[in-house]
Amino acid sequence: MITADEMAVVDANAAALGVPRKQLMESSGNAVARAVRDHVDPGATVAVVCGRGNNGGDAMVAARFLDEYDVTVSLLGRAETITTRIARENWDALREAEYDTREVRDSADLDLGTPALVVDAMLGTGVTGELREPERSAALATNDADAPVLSVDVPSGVDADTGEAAGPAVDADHVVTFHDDKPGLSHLDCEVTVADIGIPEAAERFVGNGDLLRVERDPHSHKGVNGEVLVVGGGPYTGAPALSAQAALRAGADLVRVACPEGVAREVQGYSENLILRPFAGDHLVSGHVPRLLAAAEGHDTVVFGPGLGDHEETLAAVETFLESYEGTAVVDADALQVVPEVDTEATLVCTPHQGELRKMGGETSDDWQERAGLVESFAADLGHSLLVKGVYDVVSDGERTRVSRTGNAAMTVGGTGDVLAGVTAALASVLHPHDAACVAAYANGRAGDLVVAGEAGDPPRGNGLLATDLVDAMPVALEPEGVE
Ligand SMILES: NC(=O)C1=CN([C@@H]2O[C@H](COP(=O)(O)OP(=O)(O)OC[C@H]3O[C@@H](n4cnc5c(N)ncnc54)[C@H](O)[C@@H]3O)[C@@H](O)[C@H]2O)[C@H](O)CC1
Ligand SMILES: [K+]
Repeated sequence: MITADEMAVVDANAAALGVPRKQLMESSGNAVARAVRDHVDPGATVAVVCGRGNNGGDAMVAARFLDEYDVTVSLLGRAETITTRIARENWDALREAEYDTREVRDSADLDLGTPALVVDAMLGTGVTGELREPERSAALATNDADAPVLSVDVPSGVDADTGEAAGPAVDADHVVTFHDDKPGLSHLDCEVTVADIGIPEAAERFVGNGDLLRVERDPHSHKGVNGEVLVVGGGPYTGAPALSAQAALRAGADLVRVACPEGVAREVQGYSENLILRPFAGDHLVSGHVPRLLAAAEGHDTVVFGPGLGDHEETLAAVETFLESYEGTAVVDADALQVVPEVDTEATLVCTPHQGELRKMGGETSDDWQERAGLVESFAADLGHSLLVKGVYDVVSDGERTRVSRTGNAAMTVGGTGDVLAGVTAALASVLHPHDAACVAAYANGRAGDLVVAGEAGDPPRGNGLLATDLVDAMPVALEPEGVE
C-alpha cells in the first residue's frame, strides 16, 4: 500500500536514480494497454478520456500502444492546457501519428460514441476536492456510457488514500494502478490491477531527493506552526546545545529554546543571539530540575535531549525521570541514549546513536549496511522507538519501516555534526512523522556535509576542514529539493 504523497516521493527518488517520469509514463501506459487487451479484442472501439495532467498522459501512451483498436482520444480542454511537458509530448505524438484526437472545450462536446470500453484518465492522484467542469460532466457521461470503464491509477474524482469522492466520480469496473496498491482502492467495488512500472526498490529503500518534498513550507504558515523545539543540554560541554539549537532554527523551526545549566548559560548565549535560554540552577542537570523542564516541554513540539549534558549519574537519573513523565516527542542523543533501553516512557523517541553508542545501548551493528539495516530494525522493534544509526550509510528504522541514507562524507567525523543532526531531526519531527523526520534529517545533514566539502553551499570548498557550524549554515540549501519535474 502506498499513499499519493508517498508515491510522489518515490517517483522523484526514481527520477534521481535515473528513471525519469517519462519512462515511468511509458511503463504506465503500456500497463493500461495490456489491461485494455484483456478486456476487448483488436478492432474494438475504445474511447480514451484524458485530463490535462500525467494521468491523461498515461492514457495517451496507452492509445499509442493500441493501434490495432479503433481508438478515440478526447482531451478535456485544449492542448495548451496540458499541465506537464511529458503529457504534452505524448499528445503531440498522437496528433503527429494521425490518431483520432479531440480537444473537448466544453463537456457537451464530449462524444464517447458507442465504445466497447471507456478508459478513464481524467484525474489520478492529482485530484483536489470535488470534480470541476468539464471533468464533472465527463465523469457522469462516462458512467452513463453503456460500456465497461477502465480507470487509470484511480477512478477520476476518487481520493487514492481514502477511496472517497468529494462529489460525483467515475464508477470504474477495473482500475490499473501503478507501482503499489493505493489504500482507497480497497473500499471500491471494482477489480484492481497493480502494475509494476519499473520503479527500482532503491527508490524506496534509499532516502533521496524526493524525501525533501515532505518538507514543503505551507506558504500561509505563521510563527510557531513550523515547530517549537526545546533543547535540553549543556553542562560539561557548552557548544553542543548551541549547535543543536542553531541547527533546529536553520532546519525551519520557528522558535528554539535552550534549557542549560546556569553555570554555562552565558557561554551558550554567546554562540548566538538567536537562542532563547531557559537556564536551570547549578552546573549540570539533576532530578530537581525535572518538574520545570516538563512544564517547559509542554510548550514545545519536540525536545532534544542530550547535547553536552554529560554522563554524570545524577544527570542520567534526571533524564530517566523526565522521560518517565514526558509523553511528547523527543530526540535523544549522546550520553542520554544510555537511559533509553531501561526507561519506561510514553514518549515518542527518536534516538540518534553512532554505532558505538548503539552497542552501548545493547544494539548490534555490522559494517555491511544491509546486515546493519536488519539489526537496527529489530533493535528498534525491541526498543519500541525510532533509531537513526549514523554511519557511512545511516540506517533509519522505527521497527517496521527501515530506510538508508547514503549522503555524507568522511570529513563529517569532526565534533558537533551529531549535535547538528539532533537539532535538525527535532525541527523536522515538529512537522513530520518522527520516522520521516529522521530520514530527511539524516539525508539533509549528510547532503549539507557534501555541499560544504564541495563548496556548493555558498562558501569556498572546505574539504576535510569542514566545521559543524558549516553544516548549520548549509542546512537550508541541503533541505531544498533539486528540480523535481
Ligand atoms: N507518481 C508516479 O510515480 C507516477 C504517476 N503517474 C500518473 O500521474 C498521475 C498524477 O498526475 P498529476 O499530473 O500529478 O495529476 P492528475 O493527472 O491526477 O490531475 C492533475 C490535473 O487535474 C486537475 N484537477 C485537480 N483536481 C481537479 C478537480 N477537482 N476537478 C477538475 N480538475 C482537477 C489539475 O488542475 C491538473 O490539471 C497519477 O495518477 C498517474 O496516473 C505516472 O505517469 C506514472 C508514475
Ligand atoms: K483516472
